[in-house]
Amino acid sequence: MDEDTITTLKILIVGESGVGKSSLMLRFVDDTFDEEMAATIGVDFRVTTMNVDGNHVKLAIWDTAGQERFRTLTPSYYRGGQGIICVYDVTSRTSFDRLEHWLAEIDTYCTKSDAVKMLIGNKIDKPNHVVTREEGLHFARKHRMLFIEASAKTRDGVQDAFEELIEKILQTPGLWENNRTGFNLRRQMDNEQASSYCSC
Ligand SMILES: Nc1nc2c(ncn2[C@@H]2O[C@H](COP(=O)(O)OP(=O)(O)OP(=O)(O)O)[C@@H](O)[C@H]2O)c(=O)[nH]1
Repeated sequence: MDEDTITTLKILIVGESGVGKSSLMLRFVDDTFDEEMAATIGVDFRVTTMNVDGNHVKLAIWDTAGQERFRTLTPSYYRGGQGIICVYDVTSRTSFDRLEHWLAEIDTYCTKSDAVKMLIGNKIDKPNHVVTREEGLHFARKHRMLFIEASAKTRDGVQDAFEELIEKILQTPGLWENNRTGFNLRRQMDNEQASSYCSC
């Protein structure tokens, strides 16, 4: 780890298929957007760094598949995760209704009880919102989550979402201070990749 990198954080993105999880990650990491993004199979993974108050924080962002049939190794996605981003699509009531399911999965598999959770209502650039901002906010408050509306397409809210999440994690020292030497990302990925791809 670089000398001025204070920690490596594992961030997970979960939510229904098609809500824009991969798009949010790619907008944040590469500042790109693809109108025809392919569905994620298993898990996709990016590493980036962020500057927080003059300190470098390395982020390992795990973008998980929304489709059940592509979620082969659910427990290992969550292992050691310090931040969890739960995404719904503001134009899809179903994606909002399924949030309870995602929270139940987080509760079951997350190994850090004080992991910071953030709710993102994505695709606010689209017309015909069926989930209001107030509903999103209410859900987030009820479940002690940070909340932001965003658009991976227009960039709205994306940087702010990641910054707020990372700041909150860093304000919870028990979550990351034992992690100063970082976990062995390469070894963990090699283990996951050995069996995370669908052979059908
Ligand atoms: N208009 C608009 N479209 C978006 C936005 N974010 C994602 N999309 C589109 O929505 C579709 C699905 O996006 P993905 O990022 O693949 O969704 P996902 O949640 O990763 O889907 P899975 O990999 O199946 O879990 C793609 O066609 C994207 O271009 C957004 O903010 N606005």
